[in-house]
Amino acid sequence: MTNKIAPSILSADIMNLERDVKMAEAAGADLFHIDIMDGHFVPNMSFSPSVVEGMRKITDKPLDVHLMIDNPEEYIESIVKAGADTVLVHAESTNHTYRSIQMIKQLGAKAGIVVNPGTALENVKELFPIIDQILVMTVNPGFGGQKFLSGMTKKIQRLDQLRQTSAADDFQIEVDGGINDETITKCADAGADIFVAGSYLFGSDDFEGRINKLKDLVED
Ligand SMILES: O=C(CO)[C@@H](O)[C@H](O)COP(=O)(O)O
Repeated sequence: MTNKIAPSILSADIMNLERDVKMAEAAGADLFHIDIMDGHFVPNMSFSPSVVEGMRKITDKPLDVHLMIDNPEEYIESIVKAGADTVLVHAESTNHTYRSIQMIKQLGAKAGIVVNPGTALENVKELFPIIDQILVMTVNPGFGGQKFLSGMTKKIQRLDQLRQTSAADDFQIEVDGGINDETITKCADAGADIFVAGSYLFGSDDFEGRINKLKDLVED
């Protein structure tokens, strides 16, 4: 399995999104992470399905769409139709996680479940056989630029162990929040495969230097 870096466009210059996406692509971004927030599930608002549609027009890289919204079932279809390759639904946002994952897959996209820092892995274990990805939040969701919660490293480790001990489970582990040149190594050592990074990459004048550094640190 090759480790991947996913720039989070939440930290891009929104007035120059196409420029930033092209720059990230040229610098070696493996995929793009798009945060959709509704101001209810998380105390912030961000992109809508039209941004996914716009992104689909300007890049061929996979689009990893993170739904931080209540009632995600109502938006899954429009997100997949807009061009998402992977749709990630929060375990805390619906009583129908299994149905949501099934919906995403029936629409032809990859499906992932997201767990907040306070959510136990046991709550999502039944989904392991049907998901493609599990996103472990390493900050409280809603904002870029927060500090990595160091306690999450053990959670990633336990998840990797669970994955290894269950033959039916073939999903990738993604981490999101506070990823930089120090925290990425901890997550990679713990077993993560996909690393979302926002402010560390877009907050620098040397995007290329930073993405290369992250790639070097998690080369497998
Ligand atoms: O989902 C989120 C925030 O809730 C993220 O995708 C952020 O965009 C990550 O930003 P950094 O912590 O890397 O600055």
